[in-house]
Amino acid sequence: MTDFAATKAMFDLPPGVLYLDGNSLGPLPSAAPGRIANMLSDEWGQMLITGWNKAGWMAQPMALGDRVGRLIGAEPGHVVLGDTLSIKVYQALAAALALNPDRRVVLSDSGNFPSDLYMAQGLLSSLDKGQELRVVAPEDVADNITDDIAVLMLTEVDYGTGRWHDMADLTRRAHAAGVVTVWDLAHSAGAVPVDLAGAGADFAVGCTYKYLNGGPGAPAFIYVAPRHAGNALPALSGWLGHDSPFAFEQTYRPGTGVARMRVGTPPVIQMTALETALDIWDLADMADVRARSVELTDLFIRLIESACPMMALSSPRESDRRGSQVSFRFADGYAAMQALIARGVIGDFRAPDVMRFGFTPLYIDQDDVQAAAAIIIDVMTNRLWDRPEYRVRSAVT
Ligand SMILES: Cc1ncc(COP(=O)(O)O)c(C=O)c1O
Ligand SMILES: Nc1c(O)cccc1C(=O)C[C@H](N)C(=O)O
Repeated sequence: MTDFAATKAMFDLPPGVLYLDGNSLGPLPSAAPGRIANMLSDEWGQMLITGWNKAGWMAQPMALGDRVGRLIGAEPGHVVLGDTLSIKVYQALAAALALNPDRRVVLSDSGNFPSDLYMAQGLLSSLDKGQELRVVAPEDVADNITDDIAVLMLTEVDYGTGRWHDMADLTRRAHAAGVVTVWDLAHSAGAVPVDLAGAGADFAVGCTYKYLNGGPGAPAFIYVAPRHAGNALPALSGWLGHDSPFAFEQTYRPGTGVARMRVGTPPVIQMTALETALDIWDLADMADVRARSVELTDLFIRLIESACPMMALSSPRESDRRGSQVSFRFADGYAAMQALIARGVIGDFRAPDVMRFGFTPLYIDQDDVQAAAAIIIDVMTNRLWDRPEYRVRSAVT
């Protein structure tokens, strides 16, 4: 049984803050500053370039990949870290398309994160083979898996609404129609149980700065199913994905398995931060995390809906169709969120009118949900958000 009081004590959260935005950026593991300071002085400072071997920096992307892999049901040795999620989306989609060269359509949904759609648009236009990105409503995906589709590219849990696709069912349908799948797990990894191997997923990607708590700019990850590992092409064929980077050959030869998806130098300081977060994840059982997440999100919905009729639930009400976030629509949602942040309840706002709250059992408990809901109810029922300073938009929301 996961000891959530113990995991909560392993994070540094500012006093007075109720943090409901770990679905966008996880908080600081208490061990991170010390571990990073040691890494800087003992490894970078003392070992200098020999740290790549002596401190194991070069092996970290695969080693940490396995630790992330445990949380997403990946086979050991089939996840590697590196780059940003947008880059990994590009690589996974390019590799998936190359496995289905006679088809022309990439199917996605309108709930996908824009960067995934942008990367697909950029990739398809550079390939210049008349390929098309077809975007349908999330609930219409299953009916649009037809035999002209090359790749089904979906974000498993919708960043805006928290709507949760059925990966096993859609993957089964995709394979029956000869379609290769790419799953973005940005809002799934550490949020919901994921079973990539069990679902038979082809490719998956995700980030480590949200529920996994690796810190701002933490590296992304990519999974390639074992059956594709020997023939998937990385598209971005950087030297660290080469079979023998230090042979400095003139011609690219892909490395073994998912290691070929590496591109360039890994972010070592950032991976050190991520290690401290994964130490906490090692104490957690994903089934316990899910059970607690459902309790927290159900409680939050009940409390808000009982007192705030002006806020319209835009997440699925049924917990088995929802990830670990709850979203409400409210026309003045931006100002309302600024007023909440000023009172220590940190969620976020997504245009045009979504107030989004993330629930992260490693450090959020029922008391936090009760306390946050009381503040939200006060702000909303007394219109405390209706002040000019709360309408001033920041660049990052
Ligand atoms: C589903 C999804 N895909 C892609 C991205 C883009 O990730 P990055 O900025 O790390 O490239 C994000 C978040 O920013 C996301 O939530
Ligand atoms: N990656 C982010 C960033 O660099 C700045 C601000 C926010 C983010 C995010 O991750 C946004 C996030 N993908 C979302 O679901 O909205």
